[in-house]
Amino acid sequence: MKIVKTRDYNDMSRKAANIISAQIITKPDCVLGLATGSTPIGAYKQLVEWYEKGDLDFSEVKTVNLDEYKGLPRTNDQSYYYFMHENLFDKVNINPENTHLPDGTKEDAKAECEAYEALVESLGGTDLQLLGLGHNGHIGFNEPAAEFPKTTHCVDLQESTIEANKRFFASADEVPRQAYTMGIGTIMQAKQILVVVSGEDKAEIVAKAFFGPVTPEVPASILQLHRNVIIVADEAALSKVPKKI
Ligand SMILES: O=P(O)(O)OC[C@H]1O[C@](O)(CO)[C@@H](O)[C@@H]1O
Repeated sequence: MKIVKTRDYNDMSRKAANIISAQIITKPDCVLGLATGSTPIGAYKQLVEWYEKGDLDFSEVKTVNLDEYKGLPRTNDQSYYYFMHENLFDKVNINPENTHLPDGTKEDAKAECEAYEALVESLGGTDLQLLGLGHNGHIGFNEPAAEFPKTTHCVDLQESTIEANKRFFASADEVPRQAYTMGIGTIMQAKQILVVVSGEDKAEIVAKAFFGPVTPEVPASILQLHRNVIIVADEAALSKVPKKI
């Protein structure tokens, strides 16, 4: 596990974008695993800037997103489909046919999750998986649980996640109660994993997830067992780790 300490959110975003760019430059037809949430927005913005300057080419890049709310149509501005188009896909020369997210409108959870898992596999796996970190240690929508879920599945969102995400909706009642998410096993198969974390409110979970015991009660703790993980975190997010970085 490599930890890169940055001054602040902007510094974190640029450094994360540098790592993603290096992946695209060295393997133009790479498979990027992408994440939503507020943390990666700055990195996407930076990638768009470099694309506009002619430094990046997305024409052969393929993407698979981690998760999607169940029940939200893609036209809903809180769907992760909408988020990805708004923050990245519509602003670069990516082929829309090469971008993939679970389809939250599919009612048959088992069929949709199996199809998504098969799709990730058919692309040959993920080269670089970008991850944000939830306050309860979730990655994707893998919530704290008794065991690590292996493959793409349908989850019931925890109250704390609904609470954290209600800021994006008119009220907590409108936050969907379920989501489709890659499993921990799907995520762990990525060749490289890049975690972005910012802010003092994440300091406690950063210390727990990356320096505490590996346990499904803190889903991100499994990343300690991956061979190629880079955590790009700002000083505030690293303020409670038990050693000097
Ligand atoms: O970056 P944020 O907004 O703190 O979110 C952290 C995590 O929570 C989620 O938004 C889901 O609640 C994930 O998509 C994200 O990785």
